[in-house]
Formats: sequence, structure tokens, C-alpha cells
Amino acid sequence: GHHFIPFCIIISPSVWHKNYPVAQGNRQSPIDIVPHQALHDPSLGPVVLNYDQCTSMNITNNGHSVVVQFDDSDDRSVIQGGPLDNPYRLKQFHFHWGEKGCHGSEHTVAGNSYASELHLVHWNAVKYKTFGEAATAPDGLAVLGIFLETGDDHRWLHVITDALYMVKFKVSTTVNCFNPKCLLPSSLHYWTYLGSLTTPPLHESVIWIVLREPIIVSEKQLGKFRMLLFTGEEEDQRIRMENNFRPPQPLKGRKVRSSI
Ligand SMILES: NS(=O)(=O)c1ccc2oc(NC(=O)c3ccccc3)nc2c1
Ligand SMILES: [Zn+2]
Repeated sequence: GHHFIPFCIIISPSVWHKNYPVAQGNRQSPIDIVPHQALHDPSLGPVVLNYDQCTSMNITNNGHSVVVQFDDSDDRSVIQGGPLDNPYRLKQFHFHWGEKGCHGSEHTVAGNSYASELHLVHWNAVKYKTFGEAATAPDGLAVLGIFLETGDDHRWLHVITDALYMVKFKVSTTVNCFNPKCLLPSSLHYWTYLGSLTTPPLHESVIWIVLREPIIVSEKQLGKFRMLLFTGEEEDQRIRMENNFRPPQPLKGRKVRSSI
């Protein structure tokens, strides 16, 4: 019969180290966060998010997640405070999810995973000229991680999930100004540690700030992520985009600090 060679070869996290040796480095992400082993650091101030005039540009299915990109040509949307020495500019946010139930987050808390995890990716535009340069520097990026738990409908997430059918295949569409501040939980208590990008190139350039309180989204809203495809429209095989999360990596002596 017709032997289909899928164009999009899904590379499993367990073999990433062949092309990216840093996958076995000393500050890889995600990790399992063990709350009572985290160090409460009273010198850790609150995280401050100034996303006021955010200008979201487009929403893209890049083949391994769905990404909302922002205009980062100035300091209009920044995160600062907490463990950060400078303000970091918002570049994009994206999600990780599973095919069902409560698996899908990248970070886990005392071995428990959530249904999904939102990552707000920021870069240090004070010290570096471009995102690309910051992405290879040890203090170049700051990613805010927010867990998603299933329950009632999230009143603002529908702005994103309603746009997903337009990026079912690997394409991009514009989305008018969406302020990700509406995706934050009520408490900004966080854990923080030094880590990496969780997908290739896995650069060890991320100061992770993971919020303790999850946001609640409905199964229906999550389901819309699961109907996304890794494959493009032209490809015969329909490979659903799910389980795009990397499992927890060894702590290798790192300390997790908590603001709590
Ligand atoms: N899961 S993660 O660790 O948050 C993570 C993992 C891999 C990533 O690659 C990029 N690149 C850009 O955003 C980018 C945006 C525009 C131009 C160049 C790069 N952000 C990432 C975040
Ligand atoms: Zn991510």
C-alpha cells in the first residue's frame, strides 16, 4: 500500500541529548518542585508585571505548541522584581498540555502534575541586544510558569481557545491586543530556580518563576488545544499535538527558593 513517510518526525525528549548535549547539563528544566524542601528567602520581593499596553501580534502553531507573540521593541510589557535584577521584556507566551486528565504540565509539585502549563517568556533587554543573544546567556531569559487545572470555564482564556481552530495546522493568524495579565491567578507567590528552555535548543539561560496557585480552565477549553495538529494541512497523516511536555530533569544540587 501507500507507505506514508511523515514529514514531521516527532523527536522524543529521551533522544534530544544526541543533537543537544546540554540536555544532560547541570541546570535543565523542568524540575519536580518539592515545596517543603524549597528555601524560603525573605530577601525575595514580589514579582511585578507591567503588561499594561501589551500588544499581542499573532498566534502561531509552530508545530510543537501554540505561541502568542508580542511586540518587544520597547519596555511596554515587562516583568521585574522577585529574583530579577533587571526588567525583562515579554516576548511570547505558549502552553504545554497532555492528551487527557491531569498530565500535561512540565514542572511538577511534589510529584503531582497539572493538566497544562502556561509559559510567559521574557528577555533581559537591559543587558542584551536581541532575544537570540539573551537566549544563550545565563541570566538572559525569565519564564513565568503558571499551572492550569481543570474546573470551570476561564472567562478570558476563550479569547485564545476560540482562535485555535484558525491555527489547527501549522499556520499563524493575527490576534488583537490580548493582555496576558488576565491569565494570572490571584496569588503571585512563587518558587524560583535557575534552569533552561524545556525544548531544543535547551539553552541554560532561564531564571524560572513558577507560581504556586494554578488557574482554573474547563475541560472544553483544554480540549481545543488537543485538537491542534503537529502536521501541516498538506500532510496526509493527522498527528494531534498533545503531550508536548518534557518530563522533570535532575536537580543536580540546585536550590529552589520560595517567596512564600
Ligand atoms: N518551554 S520554554 O522553556 O518556555 C521555551 C522553550 C524554547 C523556546 O524558544 C523560544 N524562542 C522564542 O520565543 C523566539 C521568539 C522569536 C524569535 C526567536 C525566538 N522561546 C522558548 C521558550
Ligand atoms: Zn514552554
